[in-house]
Amino acid sequence: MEFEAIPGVGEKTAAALSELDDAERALREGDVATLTRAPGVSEGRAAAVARGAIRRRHDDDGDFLATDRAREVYEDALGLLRERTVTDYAAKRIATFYPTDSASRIAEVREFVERATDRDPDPDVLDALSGVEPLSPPATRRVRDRCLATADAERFAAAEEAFPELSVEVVEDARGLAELARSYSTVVALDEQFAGIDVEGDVRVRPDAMESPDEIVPERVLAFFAENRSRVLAAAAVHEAADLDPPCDLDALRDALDRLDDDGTIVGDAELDRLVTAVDDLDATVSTAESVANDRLREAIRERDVTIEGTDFLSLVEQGARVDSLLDRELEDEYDDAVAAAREHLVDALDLRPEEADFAERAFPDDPAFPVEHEPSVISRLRTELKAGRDRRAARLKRDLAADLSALRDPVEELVREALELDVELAVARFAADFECTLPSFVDIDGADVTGEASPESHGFAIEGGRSPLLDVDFADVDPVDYRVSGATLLSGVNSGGKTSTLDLVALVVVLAQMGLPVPAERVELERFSELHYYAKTQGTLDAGAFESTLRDFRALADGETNRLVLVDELESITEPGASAKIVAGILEALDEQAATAVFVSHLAGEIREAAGFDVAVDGIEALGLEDGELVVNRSPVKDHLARSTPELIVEKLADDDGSGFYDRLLEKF
Ligand SMILES: Nc1ncnc2c1ncn2[C@@H]1O[C@H](COP(=O)(O)OP(=O)(O)OP(=O)(O)O)[C@@H](O)[C@H]1O
Repeated sequence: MEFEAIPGVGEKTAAALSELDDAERALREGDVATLTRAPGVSEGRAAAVARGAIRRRHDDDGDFLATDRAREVYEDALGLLRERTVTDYAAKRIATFYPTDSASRIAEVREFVERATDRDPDPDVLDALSGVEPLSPPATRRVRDRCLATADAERFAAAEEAFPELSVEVVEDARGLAELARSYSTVVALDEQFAGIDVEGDVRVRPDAMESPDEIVPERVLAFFAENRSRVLAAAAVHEAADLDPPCDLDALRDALDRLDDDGTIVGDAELDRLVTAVDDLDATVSTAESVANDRLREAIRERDVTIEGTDFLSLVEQGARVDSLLDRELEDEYDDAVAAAREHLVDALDLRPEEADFAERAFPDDPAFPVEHEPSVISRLRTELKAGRDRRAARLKRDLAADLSALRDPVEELVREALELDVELAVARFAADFECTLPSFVDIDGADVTGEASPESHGFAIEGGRSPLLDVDFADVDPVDYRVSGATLLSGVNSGGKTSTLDLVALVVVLAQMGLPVPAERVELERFSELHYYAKTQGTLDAGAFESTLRDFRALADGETNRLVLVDELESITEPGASAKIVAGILEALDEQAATAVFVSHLAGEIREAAGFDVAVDGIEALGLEDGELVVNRSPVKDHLARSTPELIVEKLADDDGSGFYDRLLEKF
């Protein structure tokens, strides 16, 4: 794949991506975690690259979010989803959803959403998910008892790359191999030419070594599973809790993992444990066996009266004669018992098998001596025997387990990936459930319908029962808002009536809809907008320079691009009211001419309407009245209605309460 063809991917990132084994799959599936493994690619960058790949696939220019405020709303939408993920992976993966005008991309995500919203966010599943993380490759550990050997320079380089755990040696001939076999327990010859060569030692000829790395270095797959054990087990638990069909037999997987220690060694094999313990305890046990024998013998000697013949006594005194002969004659049975006890201790304590028990026999010889001492050469041979048995068994078990785990390697990747994907799906499912969302219906401007549903609207948006999760009140206390706009419109309304909140709701609904996601409303129909331009309210009057640059921004809005959604909050605050009304009227005219959908919140709706050269629609968020000094508001803008301002409402209330006529006079001025 040509990585540089992905929007936003330069030479450096392309080189980093090409170091990944499965970059293409990761790009296709939006697998941000895998992309993050590319050298020097941060999480944010990985998400951007994944988005770039999606854009390329859908031929999407990626210009949908046209202003800072529009981008903020998108970030807020991501935040709502991210709060509902359990794993870091899903939190990152969420950023691959982005708003677009590409019908195929929207349709793709909507398919995902259909699947996601069928999922049940069971607390047990969420709990199990907390232990799932992307699988990580373990650090390379050197294996020193094995080496690879080849006579071919090219194969040498390939082997060094394929087997970083092993030394690769150059050999010319059988003699070279034999030399290596003296330094390494196992030599794996890579060249066919060595087949049939007779060399002493464990020399294997494996021209196929590169294709079966787990057979040559079983430590690799063992280390991989040891390192990732808890993630794999958590992913298995997720499959069970969520009732997903796993890609492998989970009991067999758990059995295999039970045979593996966290450091990649084999556990749970009684014979191996016996051999390991026997090697470790050999010296201590031999010394205890000697004590057992000597204690017995000492006891026996102490209890006996020994009669020594004169000649013996003489020879004892004169020549330092051996006591052995005395022992032999006087205490033969006791000596035999003591030595038997020593041998028995050795066999019992080390749990020696019959074939090894023979060493015990020889370790404590029958020739009487006091104190009883072991035969070092026999114990040394026993040690060699036990160690060899231990290593043979460990190697065989390693190979067997590595073979079992090697077959589970791909299924386990899938197991973990599916668990992580489930987290993304559950986040969307929970978002949809928490905010009572529905999937919106798209109506293309030419009447073609993205969703396949017929609709009466042909332009703009229509929201019914929209409730923004981003308001500063509890979601349960958010009043549903109905709002429908087609063309360029002014939105008037009392202070704090909810004008800004309405723009936010429209922006959020449109951003989510064009991400392909469900929206927090009972029903939404909308045109597939080409771009979202959302301008937040500026704080106070702008100085001349800032005012000029704002006007330049709006210049771009009149460049002829159709299908835009333009949301502008109180643009009049940028300069003095009289001038503002004229400027807004002019911008609205331009937008009207290019069939944009626009909502301009303004307190100067009346003035703007007068200044505009076309019949600009004015909607109003109406105060139903004042109650205990508090405004009672209908949050849904009323169509074609210039809402009364807050001052007007207050004057009206005063006029009602006061019969002097003063307030009536003021009221007439409105
Ligand atoms: N749909 C709603 N449900 C519940 N409360 C709402 C809703 N919309 C707005 N509010 C409340 O009203 C407050 C004021 O809303 P908002 O700032 O949108 O009003 P505004 O008309 O833009 O005010 P101003 O004219 O002062 O700019 C919000 O902070 C929120 O607490």
